[in-house]
Amino acid sequence: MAVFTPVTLDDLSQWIPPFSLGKALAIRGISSGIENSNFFINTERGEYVLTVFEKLTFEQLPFYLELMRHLAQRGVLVPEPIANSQGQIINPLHGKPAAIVTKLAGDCQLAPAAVHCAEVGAMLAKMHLAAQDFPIRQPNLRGLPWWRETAPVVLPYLPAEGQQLLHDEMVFQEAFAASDIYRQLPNGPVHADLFRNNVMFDGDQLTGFFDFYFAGCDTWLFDLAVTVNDWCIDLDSGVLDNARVRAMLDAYHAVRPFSAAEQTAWQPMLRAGALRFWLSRLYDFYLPRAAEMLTPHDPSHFERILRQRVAHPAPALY
Ligand SMILES: Nc1ncnc2c1ncn2[C@@H]1O[C@H](COP(=O)(O)OP(=O)(O)O)[C@@H](O)[C@H]1O
Ligand SMILES: N[C@@H](CCOP(=O)(O)O)C(=O)O
Repeated sequence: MAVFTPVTLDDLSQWIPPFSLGKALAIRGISSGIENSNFFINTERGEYVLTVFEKLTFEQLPFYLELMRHLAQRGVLVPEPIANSQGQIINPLHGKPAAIVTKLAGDCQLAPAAVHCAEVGAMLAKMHLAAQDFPIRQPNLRGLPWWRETAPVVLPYLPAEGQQLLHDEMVFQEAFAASDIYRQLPNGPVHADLFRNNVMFDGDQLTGFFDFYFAGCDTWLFDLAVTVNDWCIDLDSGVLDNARVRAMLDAYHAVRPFSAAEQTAWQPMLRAGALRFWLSRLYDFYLPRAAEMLTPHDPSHFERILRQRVAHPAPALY
């Protein structure tokens, strides 16, 4: 898995001239993608990543790709889309939207230590600040309105104790979202899926965030909660590792200090971050889309994380 739309060196050679990247020298499919067809390409100017988008449309893509361009231009480490001679970054290839972005060096860090969590926390804060003046607005499409739609759809598939947890958490999150504290939380464009497999490291040095295709406008704290729930846990139990949590929070706070409202909202937000991925994993598990090409992620992982966050307070923000 998975190159869904094959692109040959000949195809690329004919398509690439308007990008001023010189001649195409080589193209290699990337097997680990699950949504799009991704390729490493070599040109006379260096190595890049070509993505042919399999589901996202020409209308939907500008939010994500323009956000990446906006962030890259402000020094946030993300792949930078390459424009053609007309300034366009989204162009048709084999009838589908496609884009070339810069290649991030290194690999994913799937067993992070505190030092990696600190790098992620600092870059996340930098990203939130840099995205503040991004002019395109799109809500987080996996936010509360989507939870409201999805919870009743997956509920019948759950055993009684799972149904109880999902019901109770939806009630809790509705009240949280309607609270004064929630209204005071700073918000803007967020990544919303900053898991270990969406960040590159060269040794201990972060080289970039990628896979922005769940990005949208939401609270900055939600983004941090999603990130902590993946980077700072023991993967088997979902239990937080306080050293990694502290490293990520302190590094974030040093760049963009937390507010008092965020401190109050932190525990409920960690639950919200767990609920969001429990729901999407339940949906993908019990209602796989026709011709779905991937093995669904295990929903019980996020049920465990949610139970952990309900039962045990996490370290305070600051
Ligand atoms: N800009 C980039 N720089 C370096 N590697 C990348 C870049 N974009 C994608 N990749 C590689 O391609 C793989 C698949 O990308 P991903 O965005 O996760 O695909 P999909 O959206 O299809 O799931 C990543 O795990 C990573 O190894
Ligand atoms: N991070 C999500 C799934 C989103 O897929 P991605 O591989 O594109 O990040 C999860 O773990 O449920």
